[in-house]
Amino acid sequence: MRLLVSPSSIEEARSALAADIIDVKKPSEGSLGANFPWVIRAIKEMAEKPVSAAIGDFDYKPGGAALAAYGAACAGADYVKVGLMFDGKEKAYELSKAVVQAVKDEFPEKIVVIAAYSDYQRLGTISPFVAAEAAADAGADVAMIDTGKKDGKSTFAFMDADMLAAYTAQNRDLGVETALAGSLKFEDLTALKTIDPEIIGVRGMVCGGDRTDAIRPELVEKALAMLR
Ligand SMILES: O=C[C@H](O)COP(=O)(O)O
Repeated sequence: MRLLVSPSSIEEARSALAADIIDVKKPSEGSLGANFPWVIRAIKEMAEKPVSAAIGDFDYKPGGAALAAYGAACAGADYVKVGLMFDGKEKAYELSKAVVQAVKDEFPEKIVVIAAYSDYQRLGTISPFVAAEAAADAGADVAMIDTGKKDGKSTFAFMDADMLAAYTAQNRDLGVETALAGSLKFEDLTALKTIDPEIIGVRGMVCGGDRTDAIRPELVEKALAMLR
């Protein structure tokens, strides 16, 4: 299982360098808020690790998402991650396909991550199960779950361990990897190891519980040790 940690700045990325994947985002612009291309580029130059970049919690705007995805890939992101902040499988497929084409036409080795939200019912957005099917059909590599609204409620508040295991199994059948995130806590790691997604994504956990605080390198090490 790879640990993805989400710093919000170049400075903070230094505290996350032990993680398996450094995920560049701008939490003040949303759950999957996009940071600036120069921040992605600087973190890519500093990290000897794969770098992921969130490009936003997108409404159904395939053109905007494709261009943002291309920008993130050009800035050096190895993983390009988009959130589907709308409902509808056909629309999810169209946007995912546009993002895949935007990234892979020029960078076939780069990884496209399509994220849906565990709290999709309160948001009125697409179910992660349906989004993963659309992502796989579109040629994406990873289907992800995160919380869309960052109010401290964890993904486990909306989807229990059995649902997350079913999601992971479904994705394996579809041929995409699974990434799970959303206010995960150290005490969730035992359950997550049983669920066995390929990636878990964290921020608040390694900030000491409050995602508006700074990432603490010793907590990144602690999470890695618990996952090994
Ligand atoms: O991609 C992962 C997210 O940044 C998770 O953030 P969080 O653990 O604070 O919900």
